[in-house]
Amino acid sequence: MKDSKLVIWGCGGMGREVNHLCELLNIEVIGFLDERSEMCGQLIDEIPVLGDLPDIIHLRDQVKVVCAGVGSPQLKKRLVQKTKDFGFSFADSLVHPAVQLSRKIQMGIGSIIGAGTIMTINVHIGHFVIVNSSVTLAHDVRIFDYVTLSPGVNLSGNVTVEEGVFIGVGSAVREKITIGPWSMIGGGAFVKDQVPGGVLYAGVPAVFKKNLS
Ligand SMILES: CC(=O)SCCNC(=O)CCNC(=O)[C@H](O)C(C)(C)COP(=O)(O)OP(=O)(O)OC[C@H]1O[C@@H](n2cnc3c(N)ncnc32)[C@H](O)[C@@H]1OP(=O)(O)O
Repeated sequence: MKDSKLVIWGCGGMGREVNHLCELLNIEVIGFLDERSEMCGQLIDEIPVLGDLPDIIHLRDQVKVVCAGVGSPQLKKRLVQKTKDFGFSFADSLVHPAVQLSRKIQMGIGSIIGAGTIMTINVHIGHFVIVNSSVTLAHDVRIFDYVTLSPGVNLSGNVTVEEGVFIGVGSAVREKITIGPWSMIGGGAFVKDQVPGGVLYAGVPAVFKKNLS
């Protein structure tokens, strides 16, 4: 299925940005997927909303699916499972041409790397990760599956971001910090302490705000 056409889960801001990235990369997108039946048939940025996976089952062997067209880590994970269950293939990771990558980067499938992002040495990116625009990932950063990093996030050396974490716009994390699975960091935070799983931390310095369940 080399040179497959793509369909993108989600036709909101993130999905539309992924479509724009595909245009830059000269990859053909034939439609958006959206579970809301009222969206089916609409044109968004001149691309049709094709509906849900059962609506395009006849295209299963002709298209690959981008699941990171939605920003919510929880929703991404659910859509990945659904895409697998329906027997579709996943799109490769998409990297904006204006990204600086060292040779020592490992990246899983289905991730999106936005414009102006800089990744230095020995950075690991998992599957279905979103690294939005103008993010910096310093040496030895590890990002697990389904993570979403919003625009302008800065991660210092040896930071680990575990599965399903969301980090809000413009946040910074100091070196050697681990952010536990499915936690959320509010926009504009400075994270100086270890963050456990399943919590919201926010502010400067970032402090515990609430449990997420
Ligand atoms: C291209 C794009 O557009 S990408 C999109 C990028 N978007 C973002 O980065 C959005 C970031 N979002 C935020 O920061 C939001 O505030 C969220 C998601 C963290 C809010 O989450 P919610 O679950 O609604 O939190 P809620 O509103 O209940 O706030 C809980 C507490 O945290 C505080 N809080 C929430 N966000 C922040 C923040 N960013 N900084 C400081 N404090 C915050 C609230 O004031 C509240 O404090 P209190 O209990 O003392 O009153």
